[in-house]
Amino acid sequence: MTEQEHQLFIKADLYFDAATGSMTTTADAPAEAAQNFTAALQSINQPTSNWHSSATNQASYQTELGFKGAVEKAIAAITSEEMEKVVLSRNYSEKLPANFSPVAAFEAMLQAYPNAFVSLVSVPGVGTWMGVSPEVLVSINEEQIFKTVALAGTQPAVEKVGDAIWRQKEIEEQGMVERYILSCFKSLRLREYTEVGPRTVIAGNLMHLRTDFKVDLKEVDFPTLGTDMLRLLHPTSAVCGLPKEPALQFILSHEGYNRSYYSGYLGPVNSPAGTHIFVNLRCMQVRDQEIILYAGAGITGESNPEKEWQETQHKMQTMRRILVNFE
Ligand SMILES: C=C(O[C@H]1C=CC=C(C(=O)O)[C@@H]1O)C(=O)O
Repeated sequence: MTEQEHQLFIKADLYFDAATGSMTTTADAPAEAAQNFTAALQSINQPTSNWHSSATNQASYQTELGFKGAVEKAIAAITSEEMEKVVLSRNYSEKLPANFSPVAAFEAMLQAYPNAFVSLVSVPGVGTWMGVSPEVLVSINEEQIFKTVALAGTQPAVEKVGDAIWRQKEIEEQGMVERYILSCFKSLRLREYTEVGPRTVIAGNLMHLRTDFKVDLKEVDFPTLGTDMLRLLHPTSAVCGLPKEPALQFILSHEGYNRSYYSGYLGPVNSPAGTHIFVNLRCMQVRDQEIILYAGAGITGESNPEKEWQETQHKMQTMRRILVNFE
């Protein structure tokens, strides 16, 4: 992330619920906001040029050789006990399809990935990002149930999740994420939580191992739990590593490109449906002439550079499946 890519808080002066079709506006919302929004919703095939592009002209890229080289170095660092796990990522640029429409792509994402957090964010001077995240970072619903997950381990989806077989490497990788969440609860002296899993979950074309953690805030008096956990969890061991600090330093020195908003977090805060913050995974950046896809893979001592490369290819398929609609 560079200085231009700072944290953004977008005020919901216009709130539209697609399920019910209801729209609410704040008292200070510009008069024409609702009208413009409705018009934009209808012009589904608007060209991309109407969408915001990043102020940073030069995107940086990671090559196959660069990625695999970084994985080799990570395995060596893990073997010499400098850290237990690190998540290395890369990006890939594709030509923007001529007929690409962010709104049509958003609709295609909703259809294709009904269980994911589907997002389209376009901000002046910042750019346009789209994604289908499977990873809840922090969520508090209308019933005051706090949720977070330990998500890790990846393989192509099989027809029946019950048939999934996981290797020791993935089980350990996910166990590390789980242990980290438990250590966060411990540091907050929180003992009243439920933990279910790990279970196999489907995320588009992939499967992961996931443990769900819940805290009932009606029973536990902990008004700052959401903000405390956000501070402790980000960047999670599903996108950074363990221990956090050496993994982060390793990423900064060896990853070789700028993650920008990939692996950050996004989602509604204090909305009528609560707060639902997700990790920005399985995402892409829409630029004037190109689409940049992003994906990472958790590296442990058991990793193999070729397999980790393949894993990032599979993760990029999530967004590529949407892009083929425009080719
Ligand atoms: C870092 C990514 O996925 C994370 C989430 C689930 C499984 C992961 C894994 O198996 O490595 C990653 O930790 C990504 O999609 O770019």
